[in-house]
Amino acid sequence: MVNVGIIGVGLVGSELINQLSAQISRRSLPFPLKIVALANSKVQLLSNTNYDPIDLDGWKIRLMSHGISTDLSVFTKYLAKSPDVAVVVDNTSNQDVVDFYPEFIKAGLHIVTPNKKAFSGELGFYKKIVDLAREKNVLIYHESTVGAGLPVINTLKDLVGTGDEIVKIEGIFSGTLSYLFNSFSPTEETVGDAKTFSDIVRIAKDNGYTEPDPRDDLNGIDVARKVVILGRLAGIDLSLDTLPVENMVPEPLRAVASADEFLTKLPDCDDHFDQLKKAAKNNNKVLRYVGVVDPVNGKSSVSLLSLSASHPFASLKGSDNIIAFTTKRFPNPLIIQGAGAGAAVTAFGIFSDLIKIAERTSSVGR
Ligand SMILES: NC(=O)C1=CN([C@@H]2O[C@H](COP(=O)(O)OP(=O)(O)OC[C@H]3O[C@@H](n4cnc5c(N)ncnc54)[C@H](OP(=O)(O)O)[C@@H]3O)[C@@H](O)[C@H]2O)C=CC1
Ligand SMILES: N[C@@H](CC=O)C(=O)O
Ligand code: NA
Repeated sequence: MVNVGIIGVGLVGSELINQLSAQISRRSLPFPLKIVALANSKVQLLSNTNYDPIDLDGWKIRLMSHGISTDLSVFTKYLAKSPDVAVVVDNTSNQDVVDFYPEFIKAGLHIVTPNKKAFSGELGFYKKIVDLAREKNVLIYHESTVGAGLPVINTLKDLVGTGDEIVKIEGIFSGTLSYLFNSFSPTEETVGDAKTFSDIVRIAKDNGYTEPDPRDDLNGIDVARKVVILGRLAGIDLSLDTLPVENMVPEPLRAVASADEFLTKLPDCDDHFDQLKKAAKNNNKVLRYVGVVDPVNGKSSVSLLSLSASHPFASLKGSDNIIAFTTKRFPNPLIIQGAGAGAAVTAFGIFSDLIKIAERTSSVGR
């Protein structure tokens, strides 16, 4: 049995609870898991000392009405006393929660997360948690940090772990930016179908692809984080401070206070994006936002490129990601492609990480 404590029950966290709950009620879980703790930024709900599962019918109301103030020390101590394997799932994008990872690890709690900050933030912190986890025999799985549930991290770890040499990893790593440019700058445009850039950003937000503030997608930082994560797993010490990143948030909107104000003012900048699109179109090209991990030449980067319609990255659909691994064993790249954003596929990646932990700890216990 694995006891799960979930921190962050927003878009992705709620979907994870729905997916877990559905599999539990169908009795279809390949390994037994139960949720024994829930938290958002204000309140947390811990089960009893028997670690009985929290009743997932009406969990939102129960969290709000029976929850106590969120305190990650209390949350950690509770899970650490669990007689079974315990996992913390961090479904936030919050740095304070990330700063707590060393405490989770020291308490013997495994970690699963779609939160990119621990793996793309300060290099010293990243190395510290990797070393600490190794020392304490704790598993940290974060498949959904790149390409949502697509098996990107797992594939890269397997390539590196079996001694393959990474020559280059390149791709479209943002569901939001994939959707924006596939829609705004398509390979074939039907007259009358064209939408403004700002309209498309709103649709991406409504579809749950964007970060809580879409500027965190448009400024390239979200893709940069993914490039840093993959680079570090491939053995190069990339850092957000030094990676060249093209920021697409128009200059006048970088400092506006809120995401709502940004979305209200974005239509003023539609002309700017129209110009970029026209320039590409005049050369028979389309716009695509591409991330590159380049361990061989040291030229990793994140930028908006004009690509010909025949380029494999030009013909993606919807919010799909594409990730191409060129390695010594795969000189013709190994390609992973599919939906790379949205609550369902992100929660799928988290859920599958939880199952891996349940599987890998099932015979050894804690
Ligand atoms: N959407 C997608 O397609 C993808 C998302 N991700 C990642 O998934 C994560 C979650 O995204 P999403 O669900 O959209 O985010 P939301 O903003 O919808 O939810 C965030 C949740 O975290 C809680 N939270 C924030 N700070 C704290 C804190 N200090 N302590 C406890 N709880 C806290 C919030 O609580 P409250 O409501 O009280 O503020 C809320 O429940 C992010 O890291 C995102 O980058 C990764 C891949 C794809
Ligand atoms: N906002 C991100 C969500 C996943 O990481 C994206 O659009 O890819
Ligand atoms: Na993934």
